[in-house]
Amino acid sequence: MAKLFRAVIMGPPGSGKGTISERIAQRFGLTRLSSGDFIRENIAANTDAGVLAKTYIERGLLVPDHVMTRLLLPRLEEMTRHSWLMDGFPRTLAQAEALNSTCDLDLVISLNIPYETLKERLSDRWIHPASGRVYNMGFNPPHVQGRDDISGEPLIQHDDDKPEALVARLRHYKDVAKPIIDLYKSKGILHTFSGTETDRIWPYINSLLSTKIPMEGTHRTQRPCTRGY
Ligand SMILES: Nc1nc2c(ncn2[C@@H]2O[C@H](COP(=O)(O)OP(=O)(O)OP(=O)(O)O)[C@@H](O)[C@H]2O)c(=O)[nH]1
Ligand SMILES: Nc1ncnc2c1ncn2[C@H]1C[C@H](O)[C@@H](COP(=O)(O)OP(=O)(O)O)O1
Repeated sequence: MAKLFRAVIMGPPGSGKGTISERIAQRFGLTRLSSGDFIRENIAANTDAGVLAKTYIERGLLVPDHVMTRLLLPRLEEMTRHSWLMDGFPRTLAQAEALNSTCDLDLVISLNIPYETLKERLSDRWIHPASGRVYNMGFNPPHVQGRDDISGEPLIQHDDDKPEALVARLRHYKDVAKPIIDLYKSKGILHTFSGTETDRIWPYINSLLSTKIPMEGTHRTQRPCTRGY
């Protein structure tokens, strides 16, 4: 009896997590969960957690672990009957341990992309703030320059996508990601992909997931995401 499939995708800013998550969700029918999108939804809904999270994001900071965990883990409990891929969580060891006590992951994808490539990509990245949809002038440009394909609303660039901000973000990512990567390596579920182009990495991710994800239509067992935190 095929079981549900739960995975996380990790990588430095600009490594292609959002781009590849979208492809995985479409190709394998997984529910794509994005911590950033979830925070934006809470901010837009003016929830207590959203209001609190906003005070950190406005300063370019990560949302504190206890806020993030309280935001996300109840959401995962609603997903007991679904296979999912999470982008953007966990970002710290505390978050990874909270997730670990709540759900057992089947697989973690870690993207290892060179600094120069990240810098180039982020300098060309444009975002539709309300939806989080992502464009790149060189890789996937909008139909109309500066406009979101769906809403037609203006696209923006994040200040922290600028090269001078990237160095600090990258150093911070490496510091916080290392213990998480070591944890998942020790659990034997980490798969690292290196390269400079998503289109060249994608076939390897696609073939790995094709061997790991239960076939469509096979019966899926319910797996708890109990409130372990
Ligand atoms: N030139 C180029 N751009 C790419 C490639 N893959 C993704 N991009 C673009 O690079 C930028 C970063 O990709 P994202 O998917 O947003 O990366 P991310 O890891 O989600 O980034 P963060 O949200 O900052 O953590 C976006 O503008 C993408 O459209 C690629 O192979 N080549
Ligand atoms: N797991 C997490 N822990 C703490 N803060 C998080 C988080 N996931 C997202 N955030 C906060 C900090 C991010 O800058 C912001 C937006 O997240 P995002 O959409 O993934 O964009 P980015 O990571 O490129 O900034 O939300």
